[in-house]
Amino acid sequence: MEALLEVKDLYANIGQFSILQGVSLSVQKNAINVILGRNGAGKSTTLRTIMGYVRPLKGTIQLDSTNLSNLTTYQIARKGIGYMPEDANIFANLTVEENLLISMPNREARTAKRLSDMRDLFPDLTVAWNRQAGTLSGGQRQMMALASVLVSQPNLVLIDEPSKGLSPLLVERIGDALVQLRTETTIVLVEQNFFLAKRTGDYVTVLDDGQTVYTGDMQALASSEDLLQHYLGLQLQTKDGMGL
Ligand SMILES: Nc1ncnc2c1ncn2[C@@H]1O[C@H](COP(=O)(O)OP(=O)(O)OP(=O)(O)O)[C@@H](O)[C@H]1O
Repeated sequence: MEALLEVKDLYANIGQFSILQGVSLSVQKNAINVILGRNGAGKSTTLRTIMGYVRPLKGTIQLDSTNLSNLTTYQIARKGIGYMPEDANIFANLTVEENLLISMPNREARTAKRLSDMRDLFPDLTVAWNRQAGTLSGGQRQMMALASVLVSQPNLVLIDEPSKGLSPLLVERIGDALVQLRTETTIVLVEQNFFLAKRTGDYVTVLDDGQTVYTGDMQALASSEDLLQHYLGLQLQTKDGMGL
């Protein structure tokens, strides 16, 4: 196993509140590294801290040999890290294609190939390719937001709840895309939908109350009634499709 990103004992405040109080995360290369945890556990804040939107008080964030903790968000993105936040911003009056082109400021020979790769990865986007993004369905919008991050070919991509608000069929399609991406990039996936997390995840980190409380193989967690109950409050017989 080879870690691309190593987060160690991260602490961070938002305003006067201590939000992260000991988050550690070892992100394995060419794998889907899932972060699970109840509402408010600190999952989104962990991604925002890795991206430099929240300054850590303590701890290290190491990408290969570079310490990211003192870099600006722009510098972190330039290291090849893509980020899809919850409720990602889109340019509502531009078409899908124009939204993706904005994410590729340096036009080059491979631009057309990258756009067609995104159409292959998200067939649901192809039908809406020339429509204004403001007219897309929730699922198409999520896919476009994800494609906007992936089109610039990040080495590492942080994805915050891509399944949020989507029907089971669209969650399946997002899962298909994630599984295909595993060979090309490294993924950190924050997910509340346990079914999607279990289907796609190779490794899992569970956060609770701003701390890492479990880390291991996804299948080991998903197949253990005791671990699921203890760390996530899930019952094995009812867990598929459940939110946390
Ligand atoms: N801007 C903010 N001001 C004050 N508290 C905040 C702010 N952002 C987040 N928090 C608090 O920090 C804690 C962690 O939030 P975070 O969004 O990281 O959790 P999460 O695990 O991603 O939860 P969810 O699954 O509900 O999105 C929560 O208690 C939240 O209320």
